[in-house]
Amino acid sequence: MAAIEWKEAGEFTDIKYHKAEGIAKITINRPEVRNAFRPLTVIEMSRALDDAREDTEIGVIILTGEGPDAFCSGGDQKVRGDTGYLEDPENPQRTPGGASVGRFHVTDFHVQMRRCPKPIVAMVAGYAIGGGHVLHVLCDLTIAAENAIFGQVGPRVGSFDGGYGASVLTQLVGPKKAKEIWFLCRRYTAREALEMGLVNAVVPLERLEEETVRWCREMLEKSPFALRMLKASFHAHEDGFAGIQQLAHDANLLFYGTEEAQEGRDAFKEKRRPDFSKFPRRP
Ligand SMILES: CC(C)(COP(=O)(O)OP(=O)(O)OC[C@H]1O[C@@H](n2cnc3c(N)ncnc32)[C@H](O)[C@@H]1OP(=O)(O)O)[C@@H](O)C(=O)NCCC(=O)NCCSC(=O)CCC(=O)c1ccccc1C(=O)O
Repeated sequence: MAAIEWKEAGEFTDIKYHKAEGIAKITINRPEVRNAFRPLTVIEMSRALDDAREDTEIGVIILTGEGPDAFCSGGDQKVRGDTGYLEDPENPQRTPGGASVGRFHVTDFHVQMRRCPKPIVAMVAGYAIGGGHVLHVLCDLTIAAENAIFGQVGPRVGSFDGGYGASVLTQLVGPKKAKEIWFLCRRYTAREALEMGLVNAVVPLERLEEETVRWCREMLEKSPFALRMLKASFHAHEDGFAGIQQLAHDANLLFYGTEEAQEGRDAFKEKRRPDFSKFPRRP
């Protein structure tokens, strides 16, 4: 299989962003802290994901971490304030992108990943721990290297993610296992993760990118709208009104392409009564 030739797709501080062959790759680039995310990291991931969504050449997105040691170790505990992630007025460089009142930047990013109509694939080498584990859980697929280690640590460091971090994990591995993962804060190998349905494939570290790209290329051969509708369908029930809204608006997008919908628009523009009589009242 031909190696992929990534091209840089923007300048960032905490992430790297590349594109090639219809694939966008977002790499958390803080290996010195096992790719922990600070506010700026999340802001930049969000910008890149938005770009990948808007780019009509892009069909699949890879989320990964720099280096072999970690996908992501979660929120940066060294810039965590007492009320969320804050600006440090005495040292603004310490928390670039931090808020002046405490907040969690990752909340909106989780929703953005969930609503992104293109498949997101986690490419995991090393640790996917804490909020880093939640990021891979939120990806649509996960390809893991043999050295990958998975786990939640919230109750050990005074944190918890009762949002998608609990609900989507439960969907993946079942409620008993999800509670075990959160309550005991154990670590799981890539093989154990595969057995519990937490990842899609495990490959040797040196083949991780090749295998991930192979999965992406396979998806790129498929109908983009069908993939979009499937992602929305998988989430419709779990995401409540927001999930139904995504699916319903996508249905409306298709409806706009029909003569029936166009008759309503054209009648308004032509200042006449719409004539829907020729359209079937489907049984
Ligand atoms: C990941 C480890 C298991 C890796 O262990 P090891 O390979 O032995 O490396 P270390 O020597 O421990 O680490 C190297 C270096 O990196 C620093 N580092 C590692 N992780 C972090 C981190 N998360 N934050 C800051 N710094 C980190 C480490 O200190 C070392 O630097 P030195 O200068 O040499 O000291 C291990 O490192 C580990 O266990 N890391 C901590 C994992 C952790 O506690 N993560 C945070 C969990 S809580 C969380 O992620 C919440 C985030 C979130 O999604 C969320 C959800 C809902 C609401 C709010 C939030 C929110 O954002 O807070």
